[in-house]
Amino acid sequence: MMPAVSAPDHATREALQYFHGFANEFQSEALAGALPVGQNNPQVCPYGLYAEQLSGTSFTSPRRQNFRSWLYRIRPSVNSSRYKPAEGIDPARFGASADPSHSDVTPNQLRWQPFPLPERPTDFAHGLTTICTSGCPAGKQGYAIHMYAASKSMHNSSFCNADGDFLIVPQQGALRVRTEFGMMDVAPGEICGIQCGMRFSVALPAGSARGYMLEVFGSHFTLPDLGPVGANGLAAPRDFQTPVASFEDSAGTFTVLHKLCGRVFEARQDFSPFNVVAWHGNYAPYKYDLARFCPVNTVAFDHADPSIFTVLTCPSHIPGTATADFVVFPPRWTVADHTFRPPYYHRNVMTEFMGLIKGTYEAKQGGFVPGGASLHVCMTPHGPDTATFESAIAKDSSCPEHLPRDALAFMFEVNHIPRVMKHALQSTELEEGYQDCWAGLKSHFNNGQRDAVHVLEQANGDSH
Ligand SMILES: O=C(O)Cc1cc(O)ccc1O
Ligand SMILES: [Fe+2]
Repeated sequence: MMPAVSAPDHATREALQYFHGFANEFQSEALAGALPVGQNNPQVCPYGLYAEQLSGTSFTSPRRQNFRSWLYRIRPSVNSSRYKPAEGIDPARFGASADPSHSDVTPNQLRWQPFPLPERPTDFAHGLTTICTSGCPAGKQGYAIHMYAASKSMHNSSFCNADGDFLIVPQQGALRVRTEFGMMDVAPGEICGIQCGMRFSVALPAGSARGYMLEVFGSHFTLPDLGPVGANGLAAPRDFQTPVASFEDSAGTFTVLHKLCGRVFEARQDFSPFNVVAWHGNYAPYKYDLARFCPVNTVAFDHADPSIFTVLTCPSHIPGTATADFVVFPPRWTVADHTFRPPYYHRNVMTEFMGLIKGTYEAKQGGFVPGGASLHVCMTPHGPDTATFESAIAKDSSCPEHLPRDALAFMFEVNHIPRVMKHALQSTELEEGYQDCWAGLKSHFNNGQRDAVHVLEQANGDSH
């Protein structure tokens, strides 16, 4: 059945085409011959198009980290009214502005139940809510973690983030994402990267949508190095998909929303921002199906660190420390011998925001539900709830077990300590009794028995 949509132009359901590959040099023409040959800015471009460069790194970045694309468009992006603060977007809810009065720090374990879909018709851009943030977009360091909940398609409007890259993780309802580079269909179970400066618009083929969004300031997501794992495994570059050029030559009033230093501005223009007839370059949006992720894990004993499940990483200046990692917990076999198989208890230097796309998560038997979220900041203790612990120590650890195939959890693992938005701390979705999930973790310490083993070891001359 054709879903009801409000923007037929970018919400029709024809199968879209994509390039395959991560951060490749691509070139795409919606009209044959629209790309200049052998140069970027001829005196007059084919079809009378305007040439516009979009850079994602400084001009002089080393070649391997240098990202830019050339866009050939019907009218250049300069033609708009002057920007003013966007209407209907509350800086206390979205934007992660530097204003500390909107947020606070807390060492408490936090968990939210799913945020409801909006009661009033709300599009993606107006349905964004920031949960926590750290660092500073002006200083191009740090990140923000947002959620979105939308009930109508964006119509004649676009959003652009001058602060950094967005990684969108749909949880409910597919998105049709129109960008200056072309269109992508992104369903729950897939992710979508839209980098700094790229204008995009989101239509909702299912009529509503909800999900998570990680924003990194001043830096880009890349594939993690694989070290001794070898040349293959985890996310394969060829499974990333980038849209092909498609344009609309429409007149009318278009709103261009623009986020700068955490504040959202808007301007009007009398032509579609999605007027790019051809483009080439290595700075382009992408999507990826998380079902393609090929995990590696222990095959003997012990629980490996979750870094083995890194899909994309945004490196910081500190070697080996990411500003943010996107980590997925895919369906898989657990096979470790004489091992406590769920996540170990831990206090980590990195901060962990977790979300659930579907199903259940291995460390929690209840309370952590699809569309919900948890936040354990730097050094805040956490781990399996009491029920998970009790059942894990009683299991036969010589039997392989398959974690539920219809489950998908993920983590935004971040370095800077976040401030949590006050609205999120005060929301009814915040679970008051979250800590109770660890109530009843009683002492299993058996002093007498341990002493007996120790004495035996000593008698046998065992010195450890
Ligand atoms: O806290 C969590 O559930 C995430 C997590 C998973 C895991 O397998 C090991 C460590 C860790 O932080
Ligand atoms: Fe953790």
